[in-house]
Formats: sequence, C-alpha cells, structure tokens
Amino acid sequence: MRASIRPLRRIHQISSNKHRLLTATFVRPPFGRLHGLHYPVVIPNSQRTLGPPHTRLYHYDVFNREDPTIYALSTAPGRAAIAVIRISGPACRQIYQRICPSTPFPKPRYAALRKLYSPSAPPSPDTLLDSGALVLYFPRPNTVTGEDVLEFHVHGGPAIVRAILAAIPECARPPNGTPSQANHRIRYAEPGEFTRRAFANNRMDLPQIESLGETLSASTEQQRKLSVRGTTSSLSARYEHWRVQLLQARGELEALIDFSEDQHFDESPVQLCASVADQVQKLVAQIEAHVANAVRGELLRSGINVALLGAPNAGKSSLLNRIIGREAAIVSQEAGTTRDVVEVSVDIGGWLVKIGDMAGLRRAGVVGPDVIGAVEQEGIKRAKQRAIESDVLIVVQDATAEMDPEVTKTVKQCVDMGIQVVVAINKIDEVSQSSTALQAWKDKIQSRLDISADSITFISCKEATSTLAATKDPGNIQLFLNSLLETFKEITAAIVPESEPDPSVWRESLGATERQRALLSECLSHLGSFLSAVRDTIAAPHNQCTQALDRPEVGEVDIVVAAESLRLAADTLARITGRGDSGDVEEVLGVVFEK
Ligand SMILES: Nc1nc2c(ncn2[C@@H]2O[C@H](COP(=O)(O)OP(=O)(O)OP(=O)(O)O)[C@@H](O)[C@H]2O)c(=O)[nH]1
Repeated sequence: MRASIRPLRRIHQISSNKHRLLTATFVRPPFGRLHGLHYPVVIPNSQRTLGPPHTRLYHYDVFNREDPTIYALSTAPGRAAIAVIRISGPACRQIYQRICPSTPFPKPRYAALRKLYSPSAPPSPDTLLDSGALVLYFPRPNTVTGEDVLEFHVHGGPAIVRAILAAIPECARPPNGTPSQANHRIRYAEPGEFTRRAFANNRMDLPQIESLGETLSASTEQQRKLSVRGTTSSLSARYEHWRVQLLQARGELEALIDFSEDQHFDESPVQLCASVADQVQKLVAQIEAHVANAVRGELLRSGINVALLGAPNAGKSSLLNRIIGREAAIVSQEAGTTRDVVEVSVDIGGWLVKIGDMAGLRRAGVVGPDVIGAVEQEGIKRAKQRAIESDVLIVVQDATAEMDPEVTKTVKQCVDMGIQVVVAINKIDEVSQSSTALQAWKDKIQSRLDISADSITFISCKEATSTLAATKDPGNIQLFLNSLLETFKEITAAIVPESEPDPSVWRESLGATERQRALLSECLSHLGSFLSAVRDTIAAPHNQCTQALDRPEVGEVDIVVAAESLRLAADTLARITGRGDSGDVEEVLGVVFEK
C-alpha cells in the first residue's frame, strides 16, 4: 500500500523512490502539521539541511507504517547445531504470544529459554515444535531494521526449522475466540528485504549496504579488512560533511545574487567569490585524494593485475608454479612453451592477485631461431599488451643468459607508465653466487631498467637440485614473495592529503566502491565548472566584481552558473548516500541483493 500525501502549503518538495520511501522537504519545520497528511506517518529521523541563507530546508523520510511483518531463516540452510530465524515488523509480539503461549515476554535484548509450540492448537506435547529455543526481542527503533525484531535461536535440524517457519505465518490469524486481536500480515522476506527496511528506516545508508554486500563476498584477508571498514557510517558522514560545505558555499553565492543591490556585506563581492573558490579548491583536493584511494581500494576488491615478463626459457612458468604451489603452467626445456597468456587467480599473503604467465619476449636472432613465426609474434604482442595493462610487473631474468633488448624495452615502457616492477633473477643455482657476481647483476639490471635495488631478488625455481635447497627458504622464493608483498602494500596504501591530521580516517576511503568513485568524479567535474565560472567572474572586464555584478550580462550570469554547479555537485554527493532523488537506490540495492 502506498502512502498518499495531501499537499500542504508548507511542503516544498516531495520525492519518492520505488521502495516506499517518500522524502518530503519542508520550508519550515512541520511540527504539529503532520496530521494534515492523509496517511498516518512517523518521522523516524529528521535531518536539518542548510539551504540558501534565507530558507531552511528540513528533510523527512515519511514511510508507510503498515508494512507486513517479515521473517526468514537467517543462518545457512541445512543441518546445523543452531538455526536463527529472524522476524521484523509490528507482529513480533503477536507471533511470540502465539508460539510461546503463557510465558512472559522476554526482557528486551536478553535471551530467554522457551518451548516453541504450533499456534494451530492449544499447547501440548503434540504441538511442541522445539523443546528449547533461545528467544530474543529487540524493540524498535534501535534495531537492525529499525522495526521490532524477534529472533528464535532453535535447534538446527531441517525438520524443526521447517516446522517453525511454517508456524510463523499462521500467527497472522487471531486464534478462535479472540476477535479483538490485531490481524497483521506476515510473510516470508524477499531477498535482502531486512536490509531494504534498514535503509528505509535510516538504520543503514547506501555505502554501508554496498560494504555489507562486499563483506559477505570477501574471500581474501585484505578484502575482509576493506569491507569491514566500510560498514561503519564514517564514509557517508564524510560525504555528508562535504555536501553541507557545498550547500553553505552556494548559500553565500546566492546571497550575493539576491541581496547584492540592497545589502552590505563584510567582504566585497570579489573577496567573497575568491573566498568561496578557496574553500571549494580545498574540498577538490580532498575529493581528489579520496578518488585516488577508491582506485587503490578497487585493487584490493577486484585483485591486483600481475604480469610475468621475460625472455623464453627464463623460468616464468616455473616461478608461477612455485608461487601458487601447483603446476598451473607447463614447464619445459623447450623455449617458447607458453604461447598465450595463462591467467591464474591466487591469494598471496591476503591479497587477491591475478597473475598472467605470458609468452617469452625476444628479438629475432638474440635468443632462439632467427625467424619469429606468426604464432610466436602474436604471443609476444599479447604479452606486451598484458604487461602495460598490469599493476605490477614481475620480470624474470635468466642468470645464465644476457638481457634481451625486447624485454628491456618493454620493461622501460612500463616503468615510464608508473607500473611497479619487481625483478627475479632466476637460475642462480647455475651461476657463481659470489657477492661480486650478484652485485654485478644488480648493477646491470638497475642501470638498464632504472629501478631500485630493493626490487631485485635472486631466486632459483629448481628446488630439488638447487644448492639453496637446504636453506629454510629454498630458492629464495619466500624472500621474493616478501618483496612482492611490499609492492602490494605500497600500491594499495591510502593516500593521505598533507593537511590531514588523522591519517586513519583516510584508510576508510579505500572502501569507496566503483559507484562512489564515479559519482565523486562527476562531483569533481561540477566543481571544476564552478571554479572556472568564478574565475571568469573575478576576471570580468574592469576586474571588479562589484562592477561586474552591476552588469548582469557578465558577472551575475557567471555567479548564477557557478551556484548551479555547486548545486549539481552537492546533489551528486547526495546520490552517493542514497538520499538524493535519483534511481541510484534501487540500482545499488539490486546489485547488492543479486550477489
Ligand atoms: N637450473 C634451473 N633451471 C630452471 C630454473 N627455473 C626454470 N628452469 C628450467 O628452465 C626451463 C624453462 O622453464 P620455464 O618455466 O618453462 O620457462 P618460461 O620462461 O616459462 O619459458 P617459455 O614458456 O618458453 O617462455 C625448464 O627446463 C625449467 O626446468 C632454475 O631456477 N634453475
């Protein structure tokens, strides 16, 4: 049932999104006036928002109170010691009284041991559903959904769970002889419906819901850390803080437009424009750092792209197999065994990594036959492409061979593009391990590839015959992995703006999702338009904003454009938290619940 609202004169704007949430914006606080609405409403949360200085806007989320009560098995289906059935909605008390008859209602938030009975007949040994269950009651509004919540922690046998799930909707019908009892609607929850209600009742915002989706799908330690950070509301608080700053800045500009002719300001209009531009510029720097962190966070979420590059027979496939601990790639003495890119996803030290083993790069005549055939050429082309698309490049160099110019060229190209490079000098079991010999290799690599000495490790993939086999870290593979992990840490660490006193706050920005990043970029582009409009105003002919404002065709028009850009930027931020008027809410909920 949809709420209908009789327009009140004081209502400035009413918007609705598809899932029952109506947002009414009032010009003044509507206390005492809500009875004018056709439909009984509650105001679960009110947020005062600053509008232009001469108005005060108040947003209220107004929603339908006659939601049916929903219930669902909250633990995984199947046999288990315990199963949790969660119920949310106005019928919690009624359900309790029917399923746990003649027992006192549990104290809120305290577990009570109860016998559960079928509501279809008076309690008896025949109608007993579970002999000992823990029952918890959480009264609204401070609950997971914002509604009354009842939980049954029952024995996890499938038949018990089935019987209790079947008994709950029966509680909707009042028992014979009690016609006065309210007849609530009770139904099984749709996928994600508890979370939808949490959102509708302001218990969760959109970034928190996105993080919840990620928490449930996190498979590596870094993904877990990332998603857990996002489940707090601090990201949304930051977006809201920025939005309020933009609204205030817009208010100052609009005051300039509305009152410039008949009011005196402490600052001249040109000073005011410049100071607003200054505030926005600082905000831009913060949002830019946040966007950069969101990109880094995406590496944790979707995995770091690593490419294995080197000449044929350098030992790329052998190293891949040593890293992942199984024979994912074919290893052979024959040069050119790997022809296409072999992709493997693996968890390395908590990081999700997508490693691509590729064809060896070579210049005709330097290594192998003089002619490079069409298949090999295609393999080399793909390898180069995969290298420049990677986040980290592992260069495998055979210690018994010279560096191939084709490898050197591609690596230098990647270094210039800002791609992190680590080098593994392989097959050291076959060469002298004197410190002079190793240092000579390091110097050669450093001078040719322009990378730091810390990124170079000597390894041997031939564990069994290696002279290093007796050591704790045969072949130095762990040493190499440590250097790789350092690189991962570096490229996924949060960027903290210089002015920021608390770096820990910025770690949370790694949790910003791709949707949030895209909206922040959109916000930045509106702020870019604002800054250029303000610059035009300040630089108007005669270089005096006072005069410019006296000539509406120049200064005022720019200020109006600038104020509009600020409005668009603020609206974009509202869309991130899902409190804007767009369809983002449905889209995000759809994506999260699909998973
Ligand atoms: N002695 C020694 N041999 C190694 C080592 N690593 C790899 N090899 C051998 O070198 C040969 C080539 O190894 P691969 O791992 O197939 O080399 P690749 O770089 O993947 O070769 P392509 O697929 O041809 O590009 C195989 O015979 C390996 O057993 C090592 O550390 N020491």
